[in-house]
Amino acid sequence: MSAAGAGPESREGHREPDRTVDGALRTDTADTADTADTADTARTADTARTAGLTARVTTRRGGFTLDVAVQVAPGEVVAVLGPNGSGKSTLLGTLAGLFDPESATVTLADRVLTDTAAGVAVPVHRRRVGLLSQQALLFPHLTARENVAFGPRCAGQGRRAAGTVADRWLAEMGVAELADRRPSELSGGQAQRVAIARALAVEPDLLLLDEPFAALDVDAAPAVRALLRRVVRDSVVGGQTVLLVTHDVLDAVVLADRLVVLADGDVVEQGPTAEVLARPRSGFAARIAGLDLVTGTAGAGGLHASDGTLVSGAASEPLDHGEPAVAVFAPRSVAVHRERPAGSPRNVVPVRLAAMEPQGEVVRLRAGASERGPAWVDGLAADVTPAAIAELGVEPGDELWFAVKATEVAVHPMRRRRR
Ligand SMILES: Nc1ncnc2c1ncn2[C@@H]1O[C@H](COP(=O)(O)OP(=O)(O)OP(=O)(O)O)[C@@H](O)[C@H]1O
Repeated sequence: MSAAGAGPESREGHREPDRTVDGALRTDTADTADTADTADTARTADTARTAGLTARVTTRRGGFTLDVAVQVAPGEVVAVLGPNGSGKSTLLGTLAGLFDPESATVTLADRVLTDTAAGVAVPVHRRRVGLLSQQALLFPHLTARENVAFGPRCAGQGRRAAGTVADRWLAEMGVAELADRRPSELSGGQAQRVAIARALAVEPDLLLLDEPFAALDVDAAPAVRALLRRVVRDSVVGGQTVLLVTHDVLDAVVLADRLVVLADGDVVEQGPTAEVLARPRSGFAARIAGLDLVTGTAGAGGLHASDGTLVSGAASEPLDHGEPAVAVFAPRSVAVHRERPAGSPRNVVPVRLAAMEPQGEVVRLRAGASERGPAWVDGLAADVTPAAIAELGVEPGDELWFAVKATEVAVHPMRRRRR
């Protein structure tokens, strides 16, 4: 990923990056907070989040042009996916105010942040946009508490009040005991928790997450991931509007209401997460959607699909019965039969073969709904060898059975929509 999170280096089109540490803050003193900041701060969170984000952005970086329109409803989480160099970080950086767009209108809640035609460009620290990047990018000379208190100080809060806010967010992120340490005394995972606390302490109307787990090692990533899931999904900050750049389809499934897929600076696909992954139209979405997904609600023994069918599987984390969830399994773990298989505990559903797609050394059999079974099988994939295809003698339109062992199915919580 690129360094839209405001690295120290000067980059083309960058808006004075040496004065910013993330999308919400800048390194000069809290005295710079002006009356507009104070007025912003005085608004209630409810008022601030009523209208979500509407952005129409054209940004050039070298020979590259990002040209996209994005709308995010209040409280909605949208995952931005796309190949390397497709413009994901450029989009987030433009929304954060780090890059000067060629032409753009960006409206957040009830405020116009950017309107190039009208000459409006609200500065980074006044946008109420939090940007969390791969690297924590904490101020090295400040303690964890001072790092987190910096945003509230910039917004006009006194030292003591800002310190109280910082302590609350550090505790929320499980790092209260590290408040007096400097970044050099923190592990990568600890620093990223402090960075999350710092991004949230300014109570941003929009939270931009640019692959926040990518730089963490395998030991630290799961805990930070779980923490951010809690932040994004379970209303830790309440009704947070989020744009999340990720390469991990499970993050998108678990955290996002909708996906936006970029390629070469354009939006090539967007829609509800489960829909895009079930019926990917872009090559990239098809590749990341290399998993079978069934949406429903968590229940004893697995997932209850929309028609009540139990998809047996194991929960990836504790789930409440009835909470929105998704059952995930790999197409290669799906066995295909002409007759209904008997025996061992497994999930067996009738399908009508919709398509056969060569996928390297296997053939992907794409299911359509059969009159004999549930509609949710539409789009499920089974990867089988050409030899097995020859043995089964299948062709599109055939009535078949897909079977997958319960041990191959993981049930994950699905992003919960707030009302
Ligand atoms: N400072 C810069 N100057 C000129 N071109 C740049 C600069 N930074 C990025 N670009 C170009 O802009 C395009 C989009 O980059 P961007 O970082 O937004 O992509 P991305 O989708 O975030 O990629 P990744 O997944 O690798 O992080 C790329 O073609 C890149 O080469």
